[in-house]
Amino acid sequence: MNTPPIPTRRGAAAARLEAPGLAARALAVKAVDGVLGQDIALEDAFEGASLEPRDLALARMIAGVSMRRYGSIGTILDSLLARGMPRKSGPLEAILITAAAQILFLDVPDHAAVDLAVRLARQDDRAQAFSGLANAVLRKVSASKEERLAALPAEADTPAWLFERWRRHYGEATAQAIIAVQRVEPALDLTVKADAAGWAARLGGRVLPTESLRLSHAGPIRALEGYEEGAWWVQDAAAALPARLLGTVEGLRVADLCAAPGGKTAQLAAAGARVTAVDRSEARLQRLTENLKRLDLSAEVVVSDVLAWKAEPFDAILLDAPCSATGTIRRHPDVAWSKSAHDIGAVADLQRRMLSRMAGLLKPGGLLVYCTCSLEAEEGEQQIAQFLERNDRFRLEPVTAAEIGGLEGAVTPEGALRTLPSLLPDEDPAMAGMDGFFAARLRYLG
Ligand SMILES: C[S@@+](CC[C@H](N)C(=O)[O-])C[C@H]1O[C@@H](n2cnc3c(N)ncnc32)[C@H](O)[C@@H]1O
Repeated sequence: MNTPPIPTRRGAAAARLEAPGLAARALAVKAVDGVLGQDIALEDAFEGASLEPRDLALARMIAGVSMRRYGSIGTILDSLLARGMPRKSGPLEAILITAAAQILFLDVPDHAAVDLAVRLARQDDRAQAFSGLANAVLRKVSASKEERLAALPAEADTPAWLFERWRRHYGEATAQAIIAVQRVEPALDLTVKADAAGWAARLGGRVLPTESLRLSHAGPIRALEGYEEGAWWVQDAAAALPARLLGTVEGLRVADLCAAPGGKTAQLAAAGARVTAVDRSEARLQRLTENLKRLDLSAEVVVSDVLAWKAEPFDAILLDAPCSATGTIRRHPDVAWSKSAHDIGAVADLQRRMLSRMAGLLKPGGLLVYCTCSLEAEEGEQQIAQFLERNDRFRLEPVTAAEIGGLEGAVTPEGALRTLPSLLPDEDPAMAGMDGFFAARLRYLG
């Protein structure tokens, strides 16, 4: 792939001399091109980039909105490219998408977005032949943006196969509410070690009924008060619920399976459990270790495949199984465009195999909390119903709304936890919502 290089500090400085904001656009193009062409998660595309903080923030914002509104942007570009996206044009598609994102959705002068996109096209061997086309198309986007946006349906930013699944499973109104939330950049959620109200006052946030702290317009995380001293960690309000379903864990030996980067390990360790955190990714466990160090918490860290791992039985297990992650689309909009229906079957099979090993790792009478950050029933409700059919030595221990801050809408008739992006509504859309999680609490009868 002949994409613009990730700018280094020197490169960034040189690019700024050339044209202000070019380095940020180049990085946004690289990130979007990585998602679309190389299956690289958007978040990972920013690793190793050393732009000035302002440029980095701008690059993230452009790439983020490009993926959040990818369906709308793609439809508009398609209508203007009479012969479709030119083949063998390198990063042209990502250049057009990121520029159109700025024109349509960001407070950036249109002429700057067009000019910088044309410059980036000219700098690339394969895209340069299409710099004139880029200029013409983006000018048309700018000239007719209001009408073009108004003509798009509400579902434009959700892949049809996913929307159809949610409509079938949750009904039209809930599916529409889910996609409405996903179109808005979410607030930052933190889990605090102690004194949520005090930290809310200091950081200018709000304590949610589920005890997470929510901040709008937070800026760079490392610059926030309390980061260095390890007073809190970033964790979506819904992601903070499954670990709590284990109840009082003080002094218990708890296995956190599929643990990295460690949000739930931190919760369990902070609650006094003796935690063994297992993950097969050494790199992700490195992040877990760094996170725990900052938080002054400890856990035994094991690099292993859960499907092969053996250990003395635990008092309790949290299995945060790998999943399609469709519940996290509001925070990771690229997930919507990098998954297919096939992926759901594949991860559901992996989850089934992981669940089948839990009896060998749990003491009789111990609790297992199984969770996924997916909206798909195959990875949640159906997975557990089928597991209980096959395993009469496990019994569902129903979740109550009182355990999760009174969030009645998040408890299923069977007694599992099911959060949806449309829960926790708020007058301010940027302060609304939570990730889509499923969790079930099971007692092992031995
Ligand atoms: C949803 S993430 C876990 C998030 C984590 N529990 C937290 O709260 O921060 C899923 C994790 O599963 C890990 N994983 C995937 N397949 C695995 C396997 N077979 N054995 C162990 N870990 C696995 C991935 O490396 C990834 O870190």
